[in-house]
Amino acid sequence: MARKFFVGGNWKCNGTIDDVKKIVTMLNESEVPSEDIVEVVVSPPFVFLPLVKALLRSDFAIAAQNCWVRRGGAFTGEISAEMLVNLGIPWVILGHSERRSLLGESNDITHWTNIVLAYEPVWAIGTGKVATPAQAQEVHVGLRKWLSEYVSSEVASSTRIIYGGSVNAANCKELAAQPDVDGFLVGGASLKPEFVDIIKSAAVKSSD
Ligand SMILES: O=C(CO)COP(=O)(O)O
Repeated sequence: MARKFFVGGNWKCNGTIDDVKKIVTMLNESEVPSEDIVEVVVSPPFVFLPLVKALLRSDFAIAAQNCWVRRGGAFTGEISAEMLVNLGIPWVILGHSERRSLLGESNDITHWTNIVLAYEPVWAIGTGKVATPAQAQEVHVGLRKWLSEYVSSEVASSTRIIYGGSVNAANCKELAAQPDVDGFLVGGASLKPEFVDIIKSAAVKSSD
């Protein structure tokens, strides 16, 4: 089965209510390939999730930027996966390198169902230095091989592996054209109108 192109916008710790409204209006008014071609997921900071949920067009989904690994309880400041589901938030970013380096998080994946794997070279995050298409393809192939060896061949062929790190309107098409690049996790550019151009790079796959 073909892997559907996936574009995630990680807003990180940015924005005000006014900024959020502007970004959502820009997204709502954008013309992008249909849901059959590309899955778009934006990830605002926790406090803006209900606002984005109320305003965002229904063909775009929303992700939280983290969640607590256990059920609810006496865990001050944490937000459980159940709470996200209750709010209608179907996705969550887990294990981002910024959380690993700044907050000491580590790998804790127990199953692969519904996982989209993001390769983000730390030297490319927020630096303007993007991996070359060949570099991204090489690492994605390596990750798929790892999945095949350590998980299963089904998981290896069906899991979407997306690239993140200084993706922008100028470099997305060439990256998207790589056979094992199944989409993007976008930081800085997801706060700007060029995010729509990045979503549109999905067309590269459908014209294969
Ligand atoms: O970390 C990233 C997305 O999660 C990438 O950030 P930039 O696109 O700003 O480099």
